Amino acid sequence: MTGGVETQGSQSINYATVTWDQLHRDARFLAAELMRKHRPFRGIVAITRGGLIPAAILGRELGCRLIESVSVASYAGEEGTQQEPKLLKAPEAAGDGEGFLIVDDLVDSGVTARYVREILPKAVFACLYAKPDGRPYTDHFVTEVPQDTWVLFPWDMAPQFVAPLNRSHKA
Ligand SMILES: O=P(O)(O)OC[C@H]1O[C@H](OP(=O)(O)OP(=O)(O)O)[C@H](O)[C@@H]1O
Ligand SMILES: Nc1nc2[nH]cnc2c(=O)[nH]1
Ligand SMILES: [Mg+2]
Repeated sequence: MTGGVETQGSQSINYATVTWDQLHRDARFLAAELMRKHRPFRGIVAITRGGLIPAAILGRELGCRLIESVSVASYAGEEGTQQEPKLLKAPEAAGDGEGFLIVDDLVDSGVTARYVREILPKAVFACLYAKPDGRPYTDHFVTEVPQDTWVLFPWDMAPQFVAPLNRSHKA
């Protein structure tokens, strides 16, 4: 994970950049921990969309072919601040979650994780990255990220031309 700061006007935003390689390594690290600590899972529930690629990697490593999905949309409440999750697709194959692993890319406020855990109370929850507010809602994670940092996933980015230093500075 590589840190960075972007300045927009007077505001600066902290970023943590994750490459495909790093994401793959982190997912394999998570798989090893899950194998050590749990019996084989009956299936995986990916929280779409961010959990889909981590779930595919974990499914391969854990030998798990049954991949269910749950789709949750968070939208602003009437006050404009409160985020209320809305279920767009239920994880029907997972019952109450017994024997299942829920997978997401990260927990931030923890709202999504808490909501999905209520639907699947017996499942284990794992994600790659966790911010402090979300940590209590995940059983496993790989790397902690500061609350004020925005994680940029490989699917959020594209390689692009960057001007050499001697051409990007005006005298
Ligand atoms: O802990 P929280 O504050 O709920 O945030 C974490 C969630 O936010 C992101 O998903 P998002 O809702 O942006 O949708 P996406 O996965 O489809 O991109 C991320 O993939 C997690 O699912
Ligand atoms: N890509 C991305 N999505 C998020 N959703 C909630 N927090 C984050 C974050 O840090 N990065
Ligand atoms: Mg998501």
